[in-house]
Amino acid sequence: MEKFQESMYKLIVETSTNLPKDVRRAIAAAKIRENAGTRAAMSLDTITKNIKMADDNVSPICQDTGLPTFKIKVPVNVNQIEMKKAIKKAVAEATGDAKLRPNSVDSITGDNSGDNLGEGTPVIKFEQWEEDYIDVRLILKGGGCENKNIQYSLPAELEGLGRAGRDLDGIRKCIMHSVYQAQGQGCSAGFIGVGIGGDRTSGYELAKEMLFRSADDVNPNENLRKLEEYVMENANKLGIGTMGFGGETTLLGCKVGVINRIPASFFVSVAYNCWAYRRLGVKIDPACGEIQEWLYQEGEEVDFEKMKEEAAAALEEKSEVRQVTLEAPITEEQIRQLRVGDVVTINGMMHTGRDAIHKYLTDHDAPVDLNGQIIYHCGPVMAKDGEGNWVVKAAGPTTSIREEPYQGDIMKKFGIRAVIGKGGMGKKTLQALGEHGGVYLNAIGGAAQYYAECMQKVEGVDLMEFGIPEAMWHINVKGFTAVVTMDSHGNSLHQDVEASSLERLSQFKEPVFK
Ligand SMILES: O=C(O)C[C@H](O)C(=O)O
Ligand code: SF4
Repeated sequence: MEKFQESMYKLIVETSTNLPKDVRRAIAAAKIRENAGTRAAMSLDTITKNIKMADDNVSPICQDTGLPTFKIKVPVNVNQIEMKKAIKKAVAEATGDAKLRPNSVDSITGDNSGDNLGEGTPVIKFEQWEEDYIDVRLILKGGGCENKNIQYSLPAELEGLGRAGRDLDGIRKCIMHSVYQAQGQGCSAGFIGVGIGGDRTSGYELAKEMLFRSADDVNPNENLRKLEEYVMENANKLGIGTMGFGGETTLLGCKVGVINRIPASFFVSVAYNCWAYRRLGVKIDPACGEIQEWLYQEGEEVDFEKMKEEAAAALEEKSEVRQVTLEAPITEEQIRQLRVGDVVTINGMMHTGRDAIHKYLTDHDAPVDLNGQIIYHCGPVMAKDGEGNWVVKAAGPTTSIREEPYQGDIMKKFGIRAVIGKGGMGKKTLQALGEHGGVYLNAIGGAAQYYAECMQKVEGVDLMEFGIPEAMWHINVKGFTAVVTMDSHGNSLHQDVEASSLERLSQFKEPVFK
């Protein structure tokens, strides 16, 4: 087993940087469905460009490593203790090489361990089997989509759908609702794994297990196959679309599994995974620990490049989008001219700030003057170059709604004019944008390579005690593009899409599976 650690390192790097072929096929199919020139098509274009860049740079597709989760099947007599040690070393090494973001945080103190090791991280689960090889699967499921997992206890009353009973039709309603409630916040278009039955723990376990199925397999259980097909067809009628911008594709895959329950409980558990569906697997030779075969990689290469050229040509013909360039410091007058739908290109300075920074800024001064400045909700992957300077390795947006309690007040307190993130924000922020003269820009979630390339120079960093993802990075950017989805005139694309998708959800109220 001397090669096992090296094999695990390869598996981690591939999973983080190279999206599997079954996922690529699903994204390519979505691209074909979207009309050229729409926001959904443009977003998918950025997504596919990002996938290609991650391949070329061997860098993380998305900056969020998630909670690395290994599922391993071993023949009898394989030493699991040694394997666990080797996996942990490989995780720490991949983190040191900026292939993973340091993501393991002490839940009480907030201290980041720096190497992705800590209590409960990574997750490593073993099972014995009678085959003669080791099967290792890894999933890197980010926090934004993890936060959109949902568990239903039947019977339940669901918005838009009414009563969901303890039967197949009730399950159908839960699944449709799970897609609706995620909106764009889990970086749609997403994949869902559904677990029917079990208890609260085993139900979620099963839901996550479903994410290890191949995106294009067919469920051998007839009832579940019908359910999966129904959900795929109808969830895509909700109009939530890529990043919640509206559009034809909301869901890229739905896999449902079932286990027994106990009489009193009836859970339907849904694990939501973003488009950056990073999960791979390998077969390992138990004698030497070498990789024998890669999983999920059957089939032809998907040529996103060619599709991109076609989309770009169509866009040039149709584009009616207003393009605006901004450079901080930004004035209130400039902000008031912006409207939902405008595409903004940013040059110059921006400052990252996410959960820890927002909490900190409520009762402290800012480490730099933020008047007229831009805050980017982002926790990047950073590395030092040969001269000891920080370079950005991956830097897509994080889910903004977590900053809802703070955002409006902080914008007013420091004079911040623009906030960039993803998934949109709520009523409190929308009101503050109107009162103060501010704008919310939605960047494409998961497009971590695409945005890292815009980041020309790291000018400095403050509050490093919060750890790399949570520190305040001061970054000079060029050509950073995002869409206005909330403006200073009370308009919010997120509010609109939520309302229209709720209306569409209610079309699915009537029983289907009797
Ligand atoms: O933690 C992050 O960088 C992003 C997170 O996965 C999110 O989707 O909000
Ligand atoms: S930022 Fe989006 S793509 Fe990245 S892990 Fe979070 S939900 Fe997934």
